[in-house]
Amino acid sequence: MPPRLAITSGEPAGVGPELCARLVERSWPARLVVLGDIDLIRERAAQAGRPVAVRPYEPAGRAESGVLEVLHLPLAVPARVGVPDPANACHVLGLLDRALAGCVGGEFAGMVTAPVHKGVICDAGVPFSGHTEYLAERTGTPRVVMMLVGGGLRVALVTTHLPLSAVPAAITQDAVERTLRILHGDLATRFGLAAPRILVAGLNPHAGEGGHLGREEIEVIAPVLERLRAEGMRLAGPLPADTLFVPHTLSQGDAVLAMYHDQGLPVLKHASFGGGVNVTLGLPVIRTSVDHGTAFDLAGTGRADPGSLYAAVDVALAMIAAVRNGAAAA
Ligand SMILES: NC(=O)C1=CN([C@@H]2O[C@H](COP(=O)(O)OP(=O)(O)OC[C@H]3O[C@@H](n4cnc5c(N)ncnc54)[C@H](O)[C@@H]3O)[C@@H](O)[C@H]2O)C=CC1
Ligand SMILES: NCC(=O)COP(=O)(O)O
Repeated sequence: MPPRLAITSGEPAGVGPELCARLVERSWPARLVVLGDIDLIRERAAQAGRPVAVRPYEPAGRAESGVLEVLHLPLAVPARVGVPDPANACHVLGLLDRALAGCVGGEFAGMVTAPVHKGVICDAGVPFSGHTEYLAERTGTPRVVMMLVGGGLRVALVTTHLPLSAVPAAITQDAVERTLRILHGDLATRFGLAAPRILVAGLNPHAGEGGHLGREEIEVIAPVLERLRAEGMRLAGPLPADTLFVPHTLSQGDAVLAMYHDQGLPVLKHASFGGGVNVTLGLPVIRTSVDHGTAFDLAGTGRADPGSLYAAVDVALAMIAAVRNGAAAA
């Protein structure tokens, strides 16, 4: 039975709806169900110069080649291209809630998210720092891990959407250890890597230069690595972040663990923009996402690249297959 995936169309003023419409341009070994306003998706596809046949999702129905299945969740107010409206924040969050409920209930094998605008949701009075944190909270998951995949790299983060000034205090032994356990576990169960090798970055320049440029490596990161190595995990580090990303070092790991957002993601996006994928590890459901934002400057023009959305679907399907293979082997 091909898996059924929920694809949330994201911020209605952005590029998400038209990129979702472009999923019909490829054939997939899966049934893809786009969650969004069916009229908006039809209109945006036409406006972007790629009109598409759309039909309402019927759970008992079957996928039809060249026809987009849309689980219709209406906008709260009409959406203007490139101009976000906080009044539609409840629509955007409703897409996530419906997809998540479908994943938890078994209707969907996983969810793929098109971009949302964090600021507009906050403007609506809902504190929101990202899908990652939102889905963790909605599923009661105390810790999840953001990992980006692309350009031949996998880069996971100990901290995500924090001001830089708050990062050092968030790099605790508990945070590093729990992140590594989730990363190691999900690389094994959801990426089919039985004994993953993880390259762990330091926090400070030159990984602290022996304590002369900061002590987090000595006092926080290294003791955790020692403990987990004793359990059999294959961990290298703490490594200076500037030289960690040279090809020779990268070739010795299956994934990198960076301490904060802008330590790891600029490298990955440079290597993969347009084809990168954001994965949330540690959730009870499979969730992948595009690596780009709402791109208001491109919305409605037809110039937005669907490559990252396609890659997000591919990665979700590979994760589903790895889980099924693991379950079959057990
Ligand atoms: N998965 C998600 O929901 C994500 C959401 N965001 C949110 O998006 C909003 C806007 O963020 P920005 O920093 O402006 O980043 P952005 O990714 O929206 O735009 C940055 C640049 O990349 C271009 N771009 C983005 N997507 C593209 C595509 N598919 N094809 C071709 N070019 C593309 C844009 O035109 C712009 O020049 C913010 O609220 C941010 O938090 C950002 C990243 C991921
Ligand atoms: N930098 C990644 C990003 O902003 C997307 O975060 P999320 O919405 O997937 O949590």
